[in-house]
Amino acid sequence: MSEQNCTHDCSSCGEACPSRQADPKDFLEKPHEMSRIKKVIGVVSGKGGVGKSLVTSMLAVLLNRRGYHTAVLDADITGPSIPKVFGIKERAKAIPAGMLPSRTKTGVDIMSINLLLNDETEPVVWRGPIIAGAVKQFWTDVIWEDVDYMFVDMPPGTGDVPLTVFQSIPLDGIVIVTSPQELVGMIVEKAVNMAKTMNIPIVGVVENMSYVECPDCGRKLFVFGESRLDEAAAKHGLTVLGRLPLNPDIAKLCDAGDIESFQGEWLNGAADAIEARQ
Ligand SMILES: Nc1ncnc2c1ncn2[C@@H]1O[C@H](COP(=O)(O)OP(=O)(O)OP(=O)(O)O)[C@@H](O)[C@H]1O
Repeated sequence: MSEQNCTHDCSSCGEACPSRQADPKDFLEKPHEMSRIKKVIGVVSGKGGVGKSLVTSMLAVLLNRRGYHTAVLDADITGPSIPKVFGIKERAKAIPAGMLPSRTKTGVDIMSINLLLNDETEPVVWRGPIIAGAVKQFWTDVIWEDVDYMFVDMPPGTGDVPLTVFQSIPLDGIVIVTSPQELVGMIVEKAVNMAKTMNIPIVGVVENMSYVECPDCGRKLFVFGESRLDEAAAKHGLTVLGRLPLNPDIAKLCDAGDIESFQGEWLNGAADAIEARQ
């Protein structure tokens, strides 16, 4: 087809013309040949520190409690907190065929840059392409055995690194994590646009640090003001999957590396929605 007659619908045309748009799926990497992974859910946030790793960990724990073999691929290379909240200290192992994830007390498989560094306090000061390369290797070089649900703790934001991760790993859905201090409308919109570009369905949104519950009377205090999440979710037709309180017991469990012991029903709706996806 000559450029003059171009319909700009590359899906029905095989020409390698200059205006041809790359299909985002063209960049997908193949997992290790010994890996078996059924579903991959990405957990994203607009910025760091909103509790993305916490939500990722809790979802992996909840689905694991429901009898599924779950895994966490920690793609947050510059702020890797997954091994810490699960209390994993020992290094990841390598065999001739590839790398093996570490297994937590209750059987969740984990791979994180912190399991490869000699000193976990060593900062990772790599540039974007190296970071994205490391994440790709967690997908291509790690042997993920019989995983029902893999949760990918994505690098925060919607910049170059998360975009590359989006393009390399075939995500079946994403969960967006927000907090009431953020410009929620903008964050949700950015994540929605990124997911649309990549053609990945959004499972829904989780709000972290939504409220504080008074330990005496149980009243919910909205310390950051009333949430604007419902409005933003409705605008984009998204489901609000759950709200997590700012809770000192949760913080203690994270610090003690014992997130697998958490009790609370806050994310059951999110786990239901993930389990219900075909
Ligand atoms: N709802 C909560 N209640 C109590 N503490 C919380 C809550 N959410 C997060 N925290 C605390 O904040 C810490 C940081 O959260 P987390 O690592 O999940 O954020 P993040 O968005 O993944 O950050 P980063 O992008 O920097 O990795 C947790 O280890 C935990 O101690």
